[in-house]
Amino acid sequence: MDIQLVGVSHSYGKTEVLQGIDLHIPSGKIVCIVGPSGCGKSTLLRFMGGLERPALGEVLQMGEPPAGCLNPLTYIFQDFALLPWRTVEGNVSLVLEDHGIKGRDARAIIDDVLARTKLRDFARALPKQLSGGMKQRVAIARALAVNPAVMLMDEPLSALDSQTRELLMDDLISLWTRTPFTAVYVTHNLAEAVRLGHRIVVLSRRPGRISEVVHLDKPLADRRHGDADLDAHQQHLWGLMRAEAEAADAELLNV
Ligand SMILES: Nc1ncnc2c1ncn2[C@@H]1O[C@H](COP(=O)(O)OP(=O)(O)OP(=O)(O)O)[C@@H](O)[C@H]1O
Repeated sequence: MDIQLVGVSHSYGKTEVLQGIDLHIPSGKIVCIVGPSGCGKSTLLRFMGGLERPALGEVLQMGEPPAGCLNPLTYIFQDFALLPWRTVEGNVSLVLEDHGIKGRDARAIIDDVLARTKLRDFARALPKQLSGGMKQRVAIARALAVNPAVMLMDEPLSALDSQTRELLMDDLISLWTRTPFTAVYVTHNLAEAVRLGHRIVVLSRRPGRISEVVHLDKPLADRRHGDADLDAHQQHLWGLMRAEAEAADAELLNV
């Protein structure tokens, strides 16, 4: 299933947040959204997930969700959003219980997603026993359990230290390489965007408009930390964002 945004604009009261966004999220690709603080990245994600509707324009879902999809649009947040009193498998099974899936059917899905996220040995652990990186892997396992059409990821690695971020990026790349998924991935971190994005959408400062969409053809599995071509893309993105970020900071001083 693809998502298409057509002429999306939005204001909160007098604050104009997004302006004239036309954007295609193709099935099987990871689309990163970058831009200065407050430019409307999370708002755009909420529109795609149907949590809010834009004042102007349309968010279209095109095509069918994959077979066995329980929840077409599934979020992954920075703060993991796990239930602390439920084990790893208990957190994953919750989303299946919501859809009436129990017993052997639930077991098969839980085993599959815990194996894919390398959590099989931690199935009975509670969130408080896990590192931040493992907690986010549980959140990813929980998202995969509903076989979503599109994963909506809002700064999923921002709460983690830099080594853990690297490891989780490798995990996301190997997950995608084995079974391509569709994701919209909001991040402040340009290094993450060039490692994970097939397309990188650069938003201007508020009201967010699309300044450029960068296409990266290099296969995800061939991308490594420190690759010269990725560094060049990162420099290009920073060039686009720098003036906008400085202007956004200056505007904050005047609020
Ligand atoms: N529900 C709301 N009511 C009023 N204003 C809002 C609401 N949600 C967001 N905003 C404002 O809209 C603007 C865009 O917010 P949003 O969170 O989408 O930006 P962002 O690019 O994700 O920011 P950041 O990078 O800092 O996370 C901000 O000025 C924010 O204060």
